[in-house]
Amino acid sequence: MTAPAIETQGLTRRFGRRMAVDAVSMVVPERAVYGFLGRNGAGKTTTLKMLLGLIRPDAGTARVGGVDVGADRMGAARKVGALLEAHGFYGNLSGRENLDLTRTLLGLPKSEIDRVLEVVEMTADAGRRVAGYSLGMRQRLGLARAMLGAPPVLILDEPTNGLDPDGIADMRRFLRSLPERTGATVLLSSHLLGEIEQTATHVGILSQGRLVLEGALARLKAELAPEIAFAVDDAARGAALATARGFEVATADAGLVARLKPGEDAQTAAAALNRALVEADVAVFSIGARPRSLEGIYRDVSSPSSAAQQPVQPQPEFA
Ligand SMILES: Nc1ncnc2c1ncn2[C@@H]1O[C@H](COP(=O)(O)OP(=O)(O)OP(=O)(O)O)[C@@H](O)[C@H]1O
Repeated sequence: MTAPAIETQGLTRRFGRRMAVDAVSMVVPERAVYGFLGRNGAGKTTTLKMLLGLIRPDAGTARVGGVDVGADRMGAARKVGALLEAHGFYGNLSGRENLDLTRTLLGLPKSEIDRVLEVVEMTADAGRRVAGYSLGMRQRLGLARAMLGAPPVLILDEPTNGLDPDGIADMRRFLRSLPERTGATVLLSSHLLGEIEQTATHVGILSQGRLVLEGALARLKAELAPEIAFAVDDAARGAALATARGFEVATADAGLVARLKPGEDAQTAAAALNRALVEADVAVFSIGARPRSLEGIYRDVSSPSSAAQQPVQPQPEFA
């Protein structure tokens, strides 16, 4: 097995008394598009900055492209291209001239500029002044700059921020195809679940500085066991009965929700639980099976109140 593109262990950073990143151990496999999800303020940017060696962790380690960021900051920086919020382009220079500044700094051949412009499909506009670029074009130019020198890892902070729907769709398509086209691994942060669901192969969810869920998206989805909602007259007693039968149960105003184990047959489970409830004199008004969505899980694990007692465990294994 090859080394992960990015791996952190116990990565931690405080700002004063605020714990911004709390013992994060994440694994981004090679050639993944890893969606780093979390609400505003969850600690995504701080984590990315530590991966890039822009700020130091208080504790823990990070490896990028196999290089320890703390021990060899410059070596790690050579493995990664980044797109952070501020682009810092010169508006009065063309896209090509802006790229040339970075190319010179990195000591790369001129041909690199044509290569990255082609990857982001900006060749035709490269001679125009950046001041006249749309936000989407600036984002693409930012990506092109991140790709100069063909680093094996790309770190992109909210790459669709501020784009219009067409721009967002373009960017998603582009990011999805990147590992295949360039061999790169992509780590992208977002606070939008839909975005990650449509783009990423892997996902890591950060809540209040903690990594509360991680895994291959296809596997996480396959493992999302369905739930059965029962409307009953006595939710507390119904829940106790269901718990005694080994179900993971939540109570709601109108009844209870039993979560099935992966692979368990929903109809058989619903029938068995219904029989048990009725035999115990709990009136059942309705039964409804419903699939669990990634959105539901995201809500469960990323809401501040549930972060401490969320029922879904982190899943460190990858498909
Ligand atoms: N330089 C700083 N000084 C003090 N507090 C900071 C600093 N940078 C970040 N924080 C705090 O650390 C926490 C995590 O911030 P961070 O920017 O990493 O979150 P985020 O998930 O990237 O959110 P957003 O999507 O809003 O950028 C927040 O509470 C933020 O206020």
